[in-house]
Amino acid sequence: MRTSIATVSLSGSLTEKLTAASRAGFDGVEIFENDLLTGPLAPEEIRARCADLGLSVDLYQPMRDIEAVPEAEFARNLRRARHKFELMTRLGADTVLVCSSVSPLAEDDDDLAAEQLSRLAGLAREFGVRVAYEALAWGRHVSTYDHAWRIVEAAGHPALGTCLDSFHILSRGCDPQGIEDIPGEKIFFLQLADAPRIAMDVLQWSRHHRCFPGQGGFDVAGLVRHVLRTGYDGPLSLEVFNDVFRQAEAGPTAVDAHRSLLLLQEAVGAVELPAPVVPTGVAFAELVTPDAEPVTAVLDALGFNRAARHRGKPVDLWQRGEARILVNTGPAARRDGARLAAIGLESPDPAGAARRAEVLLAPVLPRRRAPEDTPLDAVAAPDGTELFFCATGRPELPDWRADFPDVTGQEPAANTTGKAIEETARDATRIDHLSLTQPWHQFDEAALFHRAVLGLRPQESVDVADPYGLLRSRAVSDDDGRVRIALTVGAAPTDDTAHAQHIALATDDVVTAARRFLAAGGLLLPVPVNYYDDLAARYEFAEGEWETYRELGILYDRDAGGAFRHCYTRTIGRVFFELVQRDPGYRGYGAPNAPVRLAAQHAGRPPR
Ligand SMILES: O=C(O)c1ccc(O)c(O)c1
Ligand SMILES: [Mg+2]
Repeated sequence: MRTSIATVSLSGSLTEKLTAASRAGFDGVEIFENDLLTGPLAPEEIRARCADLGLSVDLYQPMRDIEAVPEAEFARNLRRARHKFELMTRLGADTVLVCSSVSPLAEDDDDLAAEQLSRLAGLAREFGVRVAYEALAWGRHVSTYDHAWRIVEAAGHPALGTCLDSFHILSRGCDPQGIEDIPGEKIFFLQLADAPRIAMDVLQWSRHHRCFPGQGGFDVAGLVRHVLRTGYDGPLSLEVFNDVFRQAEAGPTAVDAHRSLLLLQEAVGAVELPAPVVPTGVAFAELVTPDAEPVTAVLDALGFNRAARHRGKPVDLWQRGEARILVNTGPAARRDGARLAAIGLESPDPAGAARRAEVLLAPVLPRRRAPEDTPLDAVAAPDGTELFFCATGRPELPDWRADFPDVTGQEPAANTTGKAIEETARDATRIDHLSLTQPWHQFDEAALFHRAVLGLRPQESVDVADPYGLLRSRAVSDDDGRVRIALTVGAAPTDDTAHAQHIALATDDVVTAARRFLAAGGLLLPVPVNYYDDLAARYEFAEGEWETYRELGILYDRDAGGAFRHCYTRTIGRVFFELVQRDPGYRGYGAPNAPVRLAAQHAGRPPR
């Protein structure tokens, strides 16, 4: 299907918006009047620009407060309309959106509304323009799509149809089933937006919190299925008023937007994409650091061994049990310290996973960085994290381990790699989860990306109090908990405590692991005694258990499925490690303890 986006959904000048829409793969745009009025380009120039960019001008909008008004007022409205229709001819736009009136002059009179809209459509037709009448959820007398359609039907004018907008329909809880009663050729336009389910005034909700389909709580795909059953064959057009997108760079927003429409089309069966390939484990996490020592000192104290070194690059493989961490001191290292730059995901079908990611607009990374490298499928996530699709120890496929001869000098032949990993697997350590901080404007995109591209399931988003702001966190995971990624975003873009990433290592016995780490010279994040006093009031512990947690700085949480015990190392650059002991049924990530952890991290930060 054709895809379109309203210019109001993107930031910047009209030229920037059009360029971003075209680059992201949209076929057309809705031009918002404001974007035309405030810019230097004449309508003919905008038309030419769109044509050059391969964009059609699918809609011009909005016209407001037109219908069901006293005759003298309506005469003025027609004068205004004539001017707009002339402008639309110059712009090359053949459909105008008229939203239901919010004017105090409007009367609650459907016959009058129909009669005046019919006259408006008559004038529009002289200019080759069609009028699409949309019910605003807060319209004065017309606020539902079925009411708008009754008026359009009564008017019976060929140049008058309706515009459906998923936000106005779903925000009011209207049943979209009734859409199927509208003939497809009378649906002149379809606008799509999702929104988080928040209780607030519908106008404010619409103007500030719309998001792209799949990023909120509405069943937008369900609505589109009803629309397609009518035979509607116009574009799927995104109209998203959103405070974040108004500020964020237009290019990435447009990509996020187009990805959401691809997924929507997949969901309704309008397009077939390569099937999702859900990862089955974490092969490795890669830290890039200007200075290996502080990282390797912590890994060493955590019981990791330097197992292998990359043949051609300054990258070491550190391993403990099934947890594998690459420490890269190569040219990608930045002065601001260690960061989590890449994740290896075990994939049942690495090439298939990369194909889906590419179709869903993820940048594909070179399969080889150097001629002698093993070719690996990899893409970049929206935050820049490189995702490698791995087939560790599967002789029929390229194996990332092949580039890492053991430190003993022995080349791991593809078919012995599996065995090497099996031997160390007796030690129960593995990566429980990875926490990735997202750019402030890409949080919703990140959740949709990980769901759509990797087939991971997002959990509810949680808000966490940080002493200097509010942090949002949303985990995505596979159904078996073999791959868990916590996506977080801090309020203050400059605050590096809230922006540190971490690697959580699963252990069967966090007390022993913490003691070993301390004995090996490691430092754990100190936790205030107040926390433990409160913990003792909240839960009952076995004899001595609580005292041990307090002594070591171990945090504790519990849900219906079991307990979670965890502690943290000090932060190195932009990363830290967490040791976690997770009961099999526990689903969370210790979120109730996150404010304690953040406060301690702030307190322990070296003064600037
Ligand atoms: O918020 C508004 O006024 C507005 C304008 C035009 C639309 O298509 C819409 O859905 C909302
Ligand atoms: Mg709309």
